[in-house]
Amino acid sequence: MGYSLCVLGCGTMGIAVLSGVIDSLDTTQRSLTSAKWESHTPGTLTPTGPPDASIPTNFLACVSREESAAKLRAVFTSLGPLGATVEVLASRNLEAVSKADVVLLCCKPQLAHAILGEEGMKEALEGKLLISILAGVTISQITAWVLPSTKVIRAMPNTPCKIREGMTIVSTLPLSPSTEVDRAIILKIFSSIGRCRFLDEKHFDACTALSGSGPAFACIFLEAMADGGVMMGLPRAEALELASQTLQGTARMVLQGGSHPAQIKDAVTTPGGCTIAGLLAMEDGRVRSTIARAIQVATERASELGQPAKK
Ligand SMILES: NC(=O)C1=CN([C@@H]2O[C@H](COP(=O)(O)OP(=O)(O)OC[C@H]3O[C@@H](n4cnc5c(N)ncnc54)[C@H](OP(=O)(O)O)[C@@H]3O)[C@@H](O)[C@H]2O)C=CC1
Ligand SMILES: O=C(O)[C@@H]1CCC=N1
Repeated sequence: MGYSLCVLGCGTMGIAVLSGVIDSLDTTQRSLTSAKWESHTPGTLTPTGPPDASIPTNFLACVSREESAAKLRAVFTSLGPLGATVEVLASRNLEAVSKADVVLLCCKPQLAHAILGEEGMKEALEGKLLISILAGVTISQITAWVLPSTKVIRAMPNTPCKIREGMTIVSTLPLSPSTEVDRAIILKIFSSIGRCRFLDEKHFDACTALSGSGPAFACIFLEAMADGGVMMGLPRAEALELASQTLQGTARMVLQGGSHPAQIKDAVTTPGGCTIAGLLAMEDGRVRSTIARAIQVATERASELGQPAKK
């Protein structure tokens, strides 16, 4: 039998992670047809083959408002049979956490203290794995809000998790009797929705800025490239396609081909050609330091997010 996964605060990121996980399980289910999964009642899939304890089989999603819950039900139902099994609850955090084995904390950083401080929540979380994706809220802060038996881990995913192209950093796991089980659960969740890497918690603010906020920064570059194409007469849709596929292809050359970005740049740059003309224009605009400083400033801001607001 698998386990119950509860997303506490299921907004943009909760949806991205949960829909990616459900999509990955659905793919497994499709590829194994009825060997591993069997449909008992419409919309309910139950594992029947050899049990894998690291696979989530029940899903709970918590929000505060009924209006958000209704939208969420529509989102998950549209994902197909497994999506339809997500139990969406509004203002019933305690009930959901009590039913769960693993809790993914995805609320706003400023709300974590109040949500975890609800009467009975500490007990509901006793002995469970609590994975926080909150920017700027440290493990020691969260640990102080729960019982010692609750295992607190940090993860920093990003929105491409939704299409299983995410990048997630997970804080190095402390040694405990359940370390290997916890590692398997964490890897099953985040490796199924993209790349996953363990790093010391001291790097989390930088990771938050680089890969957590990164999709927003990448989109500025992407939009600007497309705008340039439109300026030169390309239709908007084609300009966007050219820019997106070019960025994706180049990133894949680095990730899969192992090329250094400078090598790829140099290979494109014909002496006296148009690429060097464009590159010099970018350097005139201090594009490298502007982008690097954006990561620096975002890192500094991330470190403030878990702190109480200044009066
Ligand atoms: N957005 C991103 O790309 C990334 C975000 N993060 C982190 O993820 C977290 C969430 O960000 P994001 O998804 O953008 O935020 P959203 O505002 O989209 O989602 C927050 C969710 O929390 C719910 N919520 C609010 N109050 C409660 C409550 N009392 N109990 C239960 N649920 C509640 C909201 O529901 P309702 O609508 O009903 O109020 C909403 O669904 C943040 O901590 C952020 O730092 C990390 C990596 C990337
Ligand atoms: O902007 C934010 O604070 C969150 C954290 C990383 C991405 N979004």
